Amino acid sequence: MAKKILLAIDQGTTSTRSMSFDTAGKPRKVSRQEFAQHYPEHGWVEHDVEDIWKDVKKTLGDVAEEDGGDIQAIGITNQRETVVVWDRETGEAVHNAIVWQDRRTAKFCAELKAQGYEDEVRAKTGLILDPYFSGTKLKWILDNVKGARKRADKGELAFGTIDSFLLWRLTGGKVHATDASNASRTLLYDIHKGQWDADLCKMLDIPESLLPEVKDNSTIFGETDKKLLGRAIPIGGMAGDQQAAVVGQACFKRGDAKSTYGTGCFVLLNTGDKALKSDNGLLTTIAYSIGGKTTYALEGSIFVAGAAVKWLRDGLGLIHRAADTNDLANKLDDNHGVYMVPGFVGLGAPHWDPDARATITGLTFDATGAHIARAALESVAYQTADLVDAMVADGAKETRTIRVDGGMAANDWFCQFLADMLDTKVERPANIETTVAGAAYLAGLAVGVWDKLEDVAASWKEERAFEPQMKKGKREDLKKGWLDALARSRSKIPA
Ligand SMILES: Nc1ncnc2c1ncn2[C@@H]1O[C@H](COP(=O)(O)OP(=O)(O)O)[C@@H](O)[C@H]1O
Ligand SMILES: O=P(O)(O)OC[C@H](O)CO
Repeated sequence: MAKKILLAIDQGTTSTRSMSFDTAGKPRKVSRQEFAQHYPEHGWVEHDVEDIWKDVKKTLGDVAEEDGGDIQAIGITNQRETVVVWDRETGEAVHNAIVWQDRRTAKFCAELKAQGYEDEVRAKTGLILDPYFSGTKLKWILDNVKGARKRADKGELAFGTIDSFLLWRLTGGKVHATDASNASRTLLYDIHKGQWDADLCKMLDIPESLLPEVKDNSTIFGETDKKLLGRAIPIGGMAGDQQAAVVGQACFKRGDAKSTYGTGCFVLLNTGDKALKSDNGLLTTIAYSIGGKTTYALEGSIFVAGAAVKWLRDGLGLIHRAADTNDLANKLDDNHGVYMVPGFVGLGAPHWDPDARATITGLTFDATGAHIARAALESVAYQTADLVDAMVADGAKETRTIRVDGGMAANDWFCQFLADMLDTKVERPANIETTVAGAAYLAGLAVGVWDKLEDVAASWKEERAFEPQMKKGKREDLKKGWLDALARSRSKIPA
């Protein structure tokens, strides 16, 4: 008899992967596809949703076939905030997906701020008025795609983040739903009441008929169309990728923290049933909602982490592979005063400066490619340290250790430097693909493979821990250099 397995899809910013897991939570097979990024104008970032759908079908089919197990359920996790609007009749998108990194609504966000909406937005959604989040992107589509607003008013269109769009396609157009973690990134969802907010919809001129139903993260969302995998399979879990990583890293207790290093970097600290308000530029977000009980997190979001390394490879041609940065950084005994601030799409938390730009400072004639590579890796650690400092300033005392994952966490030099900058133990799990694992766990929970999330925690295993080794004085000197470089990248010199 075929072994029972779970499948999960991780639809990320630069790649889509599907993975199978056994019922002890152990990974089995994986299939991955990179897809095209579109930059139609300065600061704009789009995805062709048909590329995404094609890759989801391919990777899912590959894994199901290669694994050959008996699929119990499917989980979905996704790049968050990215907006899709599609026709309910044909399932076709009316525009490319507008990606979370896209800055086209920066001016509109500034106008809303000037009109005094920031406090209400913050209080209800835990977010701030930044183009990062879905709401203003959704409004842009309605205002700029010919006929879209009229069709939306007539109820012909549907909005969703990528999870929701994939659910629609996987169920053959039968289910229009999302989960609480993805809803909490839209600017339209009241995270305390657990419902779409009519005033926020009014602020952004969004008809509520466009919005998906919001469900818990672990529940039967629907069944796949038989045509896809030969039979209908329940879709049992959905979560934004950073929240799925919280689950995959087994950060179930208050004070547990994880940091994921993919395209961007996202630090989430579990704050239990308390939605802690940040006074230091962090976001309050839903970590997961299970059995009607919501767990919150404080989040620090950095827009560029691994993407800076990708730029070294694709933009500068300085390295062949992302992993080369490890040896380049190791070659130097020090950064020799060279810093990079990777503000390629502005700066996220805790600065929220959409007009900041990337800078490299401290260059002299003896600087080499190794200095630039090291500066890119260092910059991600300094930014993480800024976020953790903000969490501590917000009253989060319990950041005992931090669990890392994502593509860049494979870099040993980076992980050690991170431990040194945070002055905290950094734990790397044996399965670095925690995001997709989190989605599989949520799906397994919904169909009774596990009784409770904590059962899954048993499958979390440490691969390596990095202990801080740097002296305090050295750390402080490096951070001072970073703060100086940071000030130079800002759109306005901070007061
Ligand atoms: N060994 C490495 N050292 C540094 N960066 C790396 C390494 N391996 C991958 N990366 C970076 O990590 C990112 C890929 O991570 P991944 O988790 O797949 O991202 P995403 O889900 O955002 O597409 C890329 O931006 C890449 O440059
Ligand atoms: O695709 P990732 O892994 O870079 O994650 C993107 C985030 O969800 C954006 O908020």
